[in-house]
Amino acid sequence: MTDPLFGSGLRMDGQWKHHQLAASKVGLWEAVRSLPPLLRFALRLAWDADRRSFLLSTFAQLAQAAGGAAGVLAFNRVFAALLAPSSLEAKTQAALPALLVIGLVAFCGSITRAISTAAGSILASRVQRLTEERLLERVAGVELAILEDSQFRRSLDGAYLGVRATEQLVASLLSALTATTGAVTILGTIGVLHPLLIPLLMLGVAPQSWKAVTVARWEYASTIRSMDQVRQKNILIDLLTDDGAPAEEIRVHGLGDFLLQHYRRLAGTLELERSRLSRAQARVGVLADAGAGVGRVLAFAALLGLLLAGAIPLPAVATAVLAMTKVSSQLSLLLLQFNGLYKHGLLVGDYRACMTRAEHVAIPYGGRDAPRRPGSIRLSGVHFTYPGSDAAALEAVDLELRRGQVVALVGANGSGKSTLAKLIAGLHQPNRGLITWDGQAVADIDRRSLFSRVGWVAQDFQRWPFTARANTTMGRPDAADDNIRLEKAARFAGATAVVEGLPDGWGTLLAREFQGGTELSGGQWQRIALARAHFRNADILICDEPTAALDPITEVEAFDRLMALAGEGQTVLLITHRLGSIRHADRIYVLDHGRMIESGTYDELMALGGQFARMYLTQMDQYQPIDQSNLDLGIDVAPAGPVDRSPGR
Ligand SMILES: Nc1ncnc2c1ncn2[C@@H]1O[C@H](COP(=O)(O)OP(=O)(O)OP(=O)(O)O)[C@@H](O)[C@H]1O
Repeated sequence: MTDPLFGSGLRMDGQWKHHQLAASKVGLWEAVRSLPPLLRFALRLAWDADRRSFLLSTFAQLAQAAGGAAGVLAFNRVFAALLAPSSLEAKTQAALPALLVIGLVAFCGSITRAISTAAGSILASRVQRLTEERLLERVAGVELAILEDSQFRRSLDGAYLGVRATEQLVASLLSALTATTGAVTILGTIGVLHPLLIPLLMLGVAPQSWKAVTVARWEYASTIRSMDQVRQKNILIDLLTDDGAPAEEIRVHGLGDFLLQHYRRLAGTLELERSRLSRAQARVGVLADAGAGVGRVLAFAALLGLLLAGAIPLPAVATAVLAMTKVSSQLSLLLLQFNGLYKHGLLVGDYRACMTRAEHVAIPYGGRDAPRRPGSIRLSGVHFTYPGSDAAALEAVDLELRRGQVVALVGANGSGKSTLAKLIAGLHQPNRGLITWDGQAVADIDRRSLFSRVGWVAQDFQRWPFTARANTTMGRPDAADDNIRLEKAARFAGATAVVEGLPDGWGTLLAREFQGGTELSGGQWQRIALARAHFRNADILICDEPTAALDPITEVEAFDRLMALAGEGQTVLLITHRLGSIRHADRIYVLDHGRMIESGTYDELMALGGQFARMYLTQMDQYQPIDQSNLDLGIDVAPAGPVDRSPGR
């Protein structure tokens, strides 16, 4: 069934379905078998995150377990003393040392509990930080095409849930350790009283194990099932609370009620899912508790039988009853933690799968250094198809960028201009064909070195929620204190007046959502982005629609400045729909449906009377009436003539 608002766009893909299926099929044995690798992972993680807290917490838990066993033995002494055929005074005297031991154990127990709680909570937060940091590191190093792939993005959603689950996984591991050592030491103590007591005790545990696995499995399947609706609901929440374009349209078009109605629908579906799960859990809980109750009754009956048969003395029976209560509470805790380990382990599994995938699709570093100020960047027969897409975005593309040239890339929407720019910047790798820098194949060049040669002004230029200074110097953080370079970049981009108008100058925070923050207009942001590109001072500057938000006068100035950069020895690749602004470009390439259909200077392309001439004349037509016969002749337009590229122009 498709969603009335989202269609099938946000629905789960095969991977989630696979997880759901896997989770719903797993039984107790599979769950137990999945634990050792999970425990190894959790132990390793805890060790890497904070070994001191881990050791402290483990030691405190072992001490608690030892204290528990000592307590049971001490109680046995007390019972033996109290039930002995002697005077009250003698009984009290005999029981006193054991009572002191019980008091000491209780005191030490509270101290070790405090230590393990404090160390455990420090450890849990460090574990989460470490997993989050590792995920961010991996994701930041992934090839752009993979990051844009919807399947990878969905696996990232699962990985973020996994990051949160790691903290709980380690907490469950520590508690499971306490419960296990506690249960084992007390079981050992009971075993000393009579070995048969151990299997009798275990009778009550089996139904609880079944409950733990079943509940964990259902919770996981429910999380996966609801993930789609949770994402959809979050999108609606963002839209309803956004202060940008949606807020304007929501108010003017009265869309608030419409979106709220869908929010309520999704929230209702999620509530239904939650209550369905709670009811199912309650049913399993009742059945398991009944089974455990029967097991306990059988154990008590057997204990009575052993007493009547004279197999164990009365004090041992009293101690066994006490130990059984203690051990069953430890086993319940253990099962609860087993449930936690298994449940969080499933989500942590998604985190680990995403980490492995990210490792396989990481940008490979290593290789030669990219040439400085390359004389020629050449693309030959380049093909590129986005992962998961059937249609090629680029086919058999040839292009050359020469040092100090301004090269313009034009074409209809979706013709492949931005994709081509990303290939030149090294963000994507061609599926076929060759890209070379001064004859060196890009595949042999270290990608970090390649990136360091490129400046990038994207179509939807980045608005960093940082200060004006940070926004401008981000391209070369190591030179952030170079004020001369900063002012020069601002002058180049026409951003000086913008910064002077800010309440705190370069120190002004450009993010209205924070107190003291300021918002810039689209055009002002674009000038900051241009200043950033200039500050970076890269060999090749790639500008994708760099002036789309600028007013006409600033736009002409910005193009002049970009042209002047080429005069300074930089190579400029310019993507634009403003064809009038690129008349002076050294070379213009025209893309159509991913193919390079024309290239040449402005004069050559106008003389050709092809796609470029048609687009140019159509755009010109908006400003002045022209003789339509130009379209056919394609030559009755003034030639571009020489251009002055002196930097100060
Ligand atoms: N991340 C992506 N995943 C899949 N397909 C994509 C992706 N980005 C772009 N495409 C597709 O590749 C083709 C070329 O897109 P591209 O953005 O390069 O065109 P463009 O010429 O820059 O368009 P515009 O002028 O509108 O900016 C289009 O068909 C587009 O749908």
